[in-house]
Amino acid sequence: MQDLPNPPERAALFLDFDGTLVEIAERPDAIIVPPDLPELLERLSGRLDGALAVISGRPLAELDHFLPVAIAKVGSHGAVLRPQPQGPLEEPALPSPPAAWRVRLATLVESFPGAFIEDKAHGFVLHYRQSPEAGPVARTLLESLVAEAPDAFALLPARMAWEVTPRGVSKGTAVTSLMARRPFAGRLPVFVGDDVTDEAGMAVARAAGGMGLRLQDVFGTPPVFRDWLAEMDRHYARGAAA
Ligand SMILES: O=P(O)(O)OC[C@H]1O[C@H](O[C@H]2O[C@H](CO)[C@@H](O)[C@H](O)[C@H]2O)[C@H](O)[C@@H](O)[C@@H]1O
Repeated sequence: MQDLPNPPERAALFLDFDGTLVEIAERPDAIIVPPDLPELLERLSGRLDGALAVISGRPLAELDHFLPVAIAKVGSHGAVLRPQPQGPLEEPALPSPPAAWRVRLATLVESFPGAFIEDKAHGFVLHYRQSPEAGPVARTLLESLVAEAPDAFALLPARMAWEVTPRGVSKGTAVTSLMARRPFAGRLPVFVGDDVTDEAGMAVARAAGGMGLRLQDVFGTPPVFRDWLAEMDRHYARGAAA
């Protein structure tokens, strides 16, 4: 692991959720959110004048459920943005995969107890954490389906999951969109994530002169990362008091 970076001054923080802020669990609904995490994020957001956003593959409603605090949030890998905590949703026009694709996947899933489909507004996820043998079979099917409309959809590898998403949005496009406006503009973007789907966000942050930090390389585990955020909160508080 690398040394932990110093909390940057005038940062804009972009934080992945699953596997970064919270530990991975057996099922999406089984995660444990530390009781003090939502308030820590809200406090830190305040210290950064609002320049903190959680950017997740999860639907925005789930982020609101797990993190019921007034911070900027982006859901569904950049397909739904709420840049201001109390502001309107921004949803770029995106296609949804043909219904027949999901039917084909549902038929496959019947042969793999423990595997299940998670539906999203513009796609779906095949989770195989509890049925690892479903992974390669589902990949073959989903690759063939996405190949029918390669300009419209992509197949994303996630942690023990395959996700069909519309092309044109990503965590990278979300960072670009937020960095173009207040309160993010003019700050140093810092993106922290653990997954392949986070790499687009990290790349945009690095290209803008900021940091793209892979959790496993820099912090090791979500608890260490959360401690770093808490230290950043104390650091900014000391600065405000000085
Ligand atoms: O972008 P993220 O915030 O990292 O979200 C990525 C996906 O996370 C969820 O699935 C993953 O986490 C689950 C809970 O730990 C785990 O059971 C699953 O195996 C992981 O793939 C979520 O269900 C997806 O919708 C997100 O896209």
